[in-house]
Amino acid sequence: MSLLQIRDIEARFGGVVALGGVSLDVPEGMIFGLIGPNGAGKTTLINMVSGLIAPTAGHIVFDGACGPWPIAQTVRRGIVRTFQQTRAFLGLSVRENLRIATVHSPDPGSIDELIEACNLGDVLDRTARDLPYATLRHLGIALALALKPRLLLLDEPAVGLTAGEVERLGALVRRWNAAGITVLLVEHNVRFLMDVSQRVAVLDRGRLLFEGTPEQCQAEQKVIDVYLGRRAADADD
Ligand SMILES: Nc1ncnc2c1ncn2[C@@H]1O[C@H](COP(=O)(O)OP(=O)(O)OP(=O)(O)O)[C@@H](O)[C@H]1O
Repeated sequence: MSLLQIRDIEARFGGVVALGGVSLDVPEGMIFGLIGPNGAGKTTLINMVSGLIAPTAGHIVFDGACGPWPIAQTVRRGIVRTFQQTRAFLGLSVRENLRIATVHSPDPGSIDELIEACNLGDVLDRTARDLPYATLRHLGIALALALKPRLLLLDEPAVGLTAGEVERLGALVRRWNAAGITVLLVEHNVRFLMDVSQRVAVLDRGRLLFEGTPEQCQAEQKVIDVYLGRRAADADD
């Protein structure tokens, strides 16, 4: 059985149907990529899996238990997310941020592990607001890892990073995954996503358009038509 099973979830905001009955399975131990054009419903899906908003229909099964649950319960079950804007105490140092995060951790002795997992050893005494952008993003992910996720939801972690920083992020994502964390990754950086993911799902206008391996996805004409072709054209401009 998959670690995460999303069944027929629907999200309506007034007249807007952000998700119109989406089902997906994320097997344990996988890095699973989710792509699609702007407004396809990717963030809404992450918001639902993480308990930030409730689906208007459908359900979420995690580790055999049937949700959805409110956010605190979701975290307790092992589903933790990051945000597009890093959420950290900007006036505090990296060390203080990690200390606060680990107070809420099921394993409070884990600061050294987080420093190592997110390459934060050289910046421990720096104030979060003074960190280079990429390092601040690493801190945001370290704060999520402090909650000991079984499933980590990454919402556009590569936005604003240079090519070298994206490469280093890829190595970190693989390292967390090798340590046993299942990852659901939403990302517009297609090269990065295809490189780290073992399976990819494509959403378009609130519906599942395609699911398969990165190779199958990149060869699929309907995915090229609605998304990959446009991304490539934008990159050429
Ligand atoms: N709180 C809300 N109220 C009204 N409409 C919303 C709300 N949240 C999302 N939507 C709408 O739902 C649709 C899906 O939005 P969502 O942010 O999930 O897309 P996305 O695939 O994450 O897009 P992007 O790649 O631009 O981040 C959009 O039409 C959006 O305007």
